[in-house]
Amino acid sequence: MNPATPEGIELEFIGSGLVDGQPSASWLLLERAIARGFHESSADADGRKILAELDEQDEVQSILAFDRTAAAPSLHAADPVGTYSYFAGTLNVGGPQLLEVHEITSVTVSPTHRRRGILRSMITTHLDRAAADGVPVAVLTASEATIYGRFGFGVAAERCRFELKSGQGAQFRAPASGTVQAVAPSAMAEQVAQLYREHHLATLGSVSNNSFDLGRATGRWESYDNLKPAAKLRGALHYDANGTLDGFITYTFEGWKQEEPAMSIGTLCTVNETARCELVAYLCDHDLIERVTGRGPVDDVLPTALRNTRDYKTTARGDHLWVRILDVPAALGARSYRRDARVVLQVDDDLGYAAGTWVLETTAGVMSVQHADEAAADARLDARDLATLYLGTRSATHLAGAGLLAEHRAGALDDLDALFTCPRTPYCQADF
Ligand SMILES: CC(=O)SCCNC(=O)CCNC(=O)[C@H](O)C(C)(C)COP(=O)(O)OP(=O)(O)OC[C@H]1O[C@@H](n2cnc3c(N)ncnc32)[C@H](O)[C@@H]1OP(=O)(O)O
Repeated sequence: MNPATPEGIELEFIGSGLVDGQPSASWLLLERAIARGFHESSADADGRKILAELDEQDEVQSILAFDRTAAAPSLHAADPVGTYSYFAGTLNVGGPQLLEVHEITSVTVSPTHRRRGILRSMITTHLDRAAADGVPVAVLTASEATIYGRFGFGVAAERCRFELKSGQGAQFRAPASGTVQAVAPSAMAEQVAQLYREHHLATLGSVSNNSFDLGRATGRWESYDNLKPAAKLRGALHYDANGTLDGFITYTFEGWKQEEPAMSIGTLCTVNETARCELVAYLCDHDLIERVTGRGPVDDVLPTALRNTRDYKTTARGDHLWVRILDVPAALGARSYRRDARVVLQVDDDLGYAAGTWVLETTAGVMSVQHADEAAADARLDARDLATLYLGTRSATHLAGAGLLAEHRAGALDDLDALFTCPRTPYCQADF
């Protein structure tokens, strides 16, 4: 399953960012290689300390790939030619419990060493270990949509960028029911942490936030490539009609040079849709502001909630969360189902983890999954498409229409749709 590491390449595992409170020598090599891999410059000494401490808090594990044949003056005589990191988190799969996952990040291979199988070697090494350790699912966000499907990852949540016309203030149909408080981001750390947790518990497709996100939402730093305080960031909290905290927003004024003065949403994290609409309405109600921009789910309630639905415009839409099922019974058994059905599903998986014929049987919304290679399959699909079916991102009928799911028993598509379709599409607001 795990191919040999390319000749001359050695994989080294590092498990800690700090030694005696300072970034370790291996971690400094990792940071430099990641920065180079994404065409950025390395952080300064203060920034490196912050990043190493954050990695330590999140217990980030990393793989460094070294080319043992490289010699000076090649920078790869010392620096790795590949990097790959992951840490433990949770995914909301719409079940009673959050599912333990590995979040994969910071994957880079040097341009001098690309397309020699170094990524393949790092990712299969990690996935083999994760599967052996009983981790049911791995997740990532991808720089390009063509890389990870071959490793069995499928799109499980998309995300939109939107723009809202706000010239005459908020034009929402429902009257406001809660209240908004303006709060300096630096003063809302406790509320941000609470709302991240509650949003995660309430939102299908949500992945737990890493430590970096808390600092970004509270203005401690602006971004990975600017670790200075975000001086222009503003914040607000939302309380429902009973005075219960149910959302926060951070935002920045884009400046007077814009033709239409705009507010740009940094983070919008709420426990319900009312808070989402009312925090956006709060930004629209700022005098002199013509536009509000932000990110949201593909089935955002905002255009539905507006008096003029055309005031909302999607400016971009694309894949965001990619899921890799490593353990079919554990992954499928973790979510709840709205209907009961029995379907025998054949899954093809080049890497083997999800491969086989599985009997899916749901009783009172709880699914049991049995491996039964002798059973006749009702339908057949690839592991990457199972990941897209898993949280209802696409229906079985939709996947079949795209030629990605074969129905072998009449009615199997209807059964799969009844099982997997969800009332809302999954949404992941976290970046990692
Ligand atoms: C989760 C994240 O961190 S996403 C960020 C990913 N990193 C980046 O985008 C930074 C810039 N790019 C890179 O560093 C590298 O090009 C990587 C990491 C994307 C690929 O690393 P490589 O070592 O070249 O990949 P490797 O040689 O193992 O290729 C494995 C397979 O993926 C394919 N592949 C690799 N990169 C790409 C790509 N950008 N687009 C399409 N296919 C790709 C290869 O063709 C190969 O396919 P095959 O095995 O079916 O023949």
